Amino acid sequence: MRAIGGLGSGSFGVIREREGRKGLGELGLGLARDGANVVRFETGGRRKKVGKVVLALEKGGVQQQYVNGMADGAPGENFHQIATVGNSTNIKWHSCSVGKLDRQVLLGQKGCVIWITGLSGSGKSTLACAISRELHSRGKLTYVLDGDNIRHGLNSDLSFKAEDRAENIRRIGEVAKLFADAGVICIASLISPYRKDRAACRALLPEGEFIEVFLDVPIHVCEQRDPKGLYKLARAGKIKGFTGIDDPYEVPVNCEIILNQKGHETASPCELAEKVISYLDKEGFLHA
Ligand SMILES: Nc1ncnc2c1ncn2[C@@H]1O[C@H](COP(=O)(O)OS(=O)(=O)O)[C@@H](OP(=O)(O)O)[C@H]1O
Ligand SMILES: Nc1ncnc2c1ncn2[C@@H]1O[C@H](COP(=O)(O)OP(=O)(O)O)[C@@H](O)[C@H]1O
Repeated sequence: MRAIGGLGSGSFGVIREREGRKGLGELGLGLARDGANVVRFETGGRRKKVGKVVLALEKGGVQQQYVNGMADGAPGENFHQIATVGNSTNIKWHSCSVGKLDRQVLLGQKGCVIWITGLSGSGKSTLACAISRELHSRGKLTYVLDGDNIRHGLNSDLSFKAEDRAENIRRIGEVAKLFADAGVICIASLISPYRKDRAACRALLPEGEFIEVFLDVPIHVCEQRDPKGLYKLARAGKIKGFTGIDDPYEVPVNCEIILNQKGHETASPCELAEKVISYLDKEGFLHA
């Protein structure tokens, strides 16, 4: 029996064998592979079948892919089931024999989402591009999803009221998840002011693959920079609901990386990018 890590409540996940280590199952936690089935360990050591292994890749004997039979965490036995997800009725997941692991091996990296949050003017776009540039020079494939840019197309129907910001973030979270599944290091840079919206995006990804980076720059510094003149307009009452002025920004708790402004000292975008890249390296994202 093999223990499984990195599974969300969605219908697709990755099995990580824990060779030579005590498996999750033995610890009485989580999911494990049992032959062709995926089982959940319940109290008292009981096992409940929750899905099937659909693709057993033996790439160095390390990882395999799995489709489970659960919709939104509800128990189900058969992943061939016709499902209803939101307003989409009578749909069925179709899996492909080329999977995330194949793409990661091809690219020599692991897909993930670097989620940069902070006030307007804190340097999110600059940092995203600096990370992308440096990783590109190291032969790593990245893609930047910038809030401002996505609002020029996919999200041009959305305003800045709270529910539209939530939808903006939800869509970008879903797109970022697809990029990560493609094996790409996806860098999302958007204000994303609400904790619950950021948490919802985190929940879309397997454990560890959502890396929240808080660009902690005080508002007076952002306001001094004001490269687009938006703070000036907001202070003059010409933009309503501007983040940090008359709209909230909820500071992250338990994010992976905090990049602070130390007094009047500002680290350069390259220095900040290097901190994020060191984290990726340490966590193994720069190798398949
Ligand atoms: N009311 C209001 N509040 C905040 N920002 C505003 C607003 N109106 C326009 N802008 C411009 O839109 C950019 C933020 O878009 P995001 O998609 O990142 O915002 S959010 O995540 O949905 O909150 C933001 O870009 P950045 O400065 O790059 O953060 C602004 O240029
Ligand atoms: N690390 C930094 N140090 C000093 N200035 C910076 C830094 N990062 C960005 N800037 C400057 O701050 C302003 C806002 O940067 P930007 O990346 O557009 O922020 P955001 O995307 O968060 O609105 C720009 O004028 C940019 O040149």
